[in-house]
Amino acid sequence: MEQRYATAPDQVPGMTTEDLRGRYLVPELFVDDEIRTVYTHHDRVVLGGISPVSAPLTLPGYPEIRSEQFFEHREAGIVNVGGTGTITVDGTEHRLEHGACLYVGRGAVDVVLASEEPTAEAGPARFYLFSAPAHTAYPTTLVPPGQGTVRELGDPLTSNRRTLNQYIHENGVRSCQVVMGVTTLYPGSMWNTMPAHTHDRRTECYLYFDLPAEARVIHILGEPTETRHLVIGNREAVISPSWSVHSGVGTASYSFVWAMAGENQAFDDMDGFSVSTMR
Ligand SMILES: O=C(O)C(=O)C[C@H](O)C(=O)CO
Ligand SMILES: [Zn+2]
Repeated sequence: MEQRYATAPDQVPGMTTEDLRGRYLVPELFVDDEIRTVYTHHDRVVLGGISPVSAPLTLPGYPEIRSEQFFEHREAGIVNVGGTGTITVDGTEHRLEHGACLYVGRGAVDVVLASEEPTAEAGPARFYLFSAPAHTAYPTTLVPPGQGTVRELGDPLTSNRRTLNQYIHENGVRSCQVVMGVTTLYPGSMWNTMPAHTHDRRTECYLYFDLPAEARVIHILGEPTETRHLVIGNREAVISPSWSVHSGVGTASYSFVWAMAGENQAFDDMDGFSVSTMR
């Protein structure tokens, strides 16, 4: 499990492109027949990419989280950003199509992830995991793609028309900390999360997916008055500390998994600011 230590906003102005990418970008999460994990000390979130191809993969415990089973004192949301697959939690199989989300509660012991026969179009399953410490056990629950609480946002005239699906949240599938969903841009709309915001109470991570291979998202980070950018490819994740803007514009339309953990779960508890004040 890769370790990423927490950073403060005053470190950002002195960082090179390489420093910024090393701290906040999570590339190469999905490698055939591997489980890759990254532990960010921002709100103690673990990000994972689980890519079963030739055989199912069992999520192990890790010394870095001091537990024999991954879910001993943690919970997670898992979104499938690849072809259809299954996640079997303590003997119960859940089938996840592209874009579906499974909440796995604290106390799950045996978690096995597998791909169905991959199609040429969708390829094998690619499971993206976002996990945070959990104080109690909520039931493991599947949300099919496009379900949950749906919000239509933005306008084609400002190139930010998008559908936001809240999967794990206060008024939906319950959790201790994790708030998670998927946002999909309409064709021709490229901007996500604009007007932008921060939320000092929570760390948020985005995983961009369904982005054409040659396309990129220019993702804005840093404090609103001292921003920098990362150029992000398909199925790459970005860590946004609580003080950081998280917004981006694509060179093509795309979807992204957004997920948060921290002090509260109030989705609308955001600190907004006018774009004209950004630097
Ligand atoms: O399209 C959006 O706007 C989002 O998806 C915003 C994220 O959900 C977010 O940043 C929540 O805090
Ligand atoms: Zn946010």
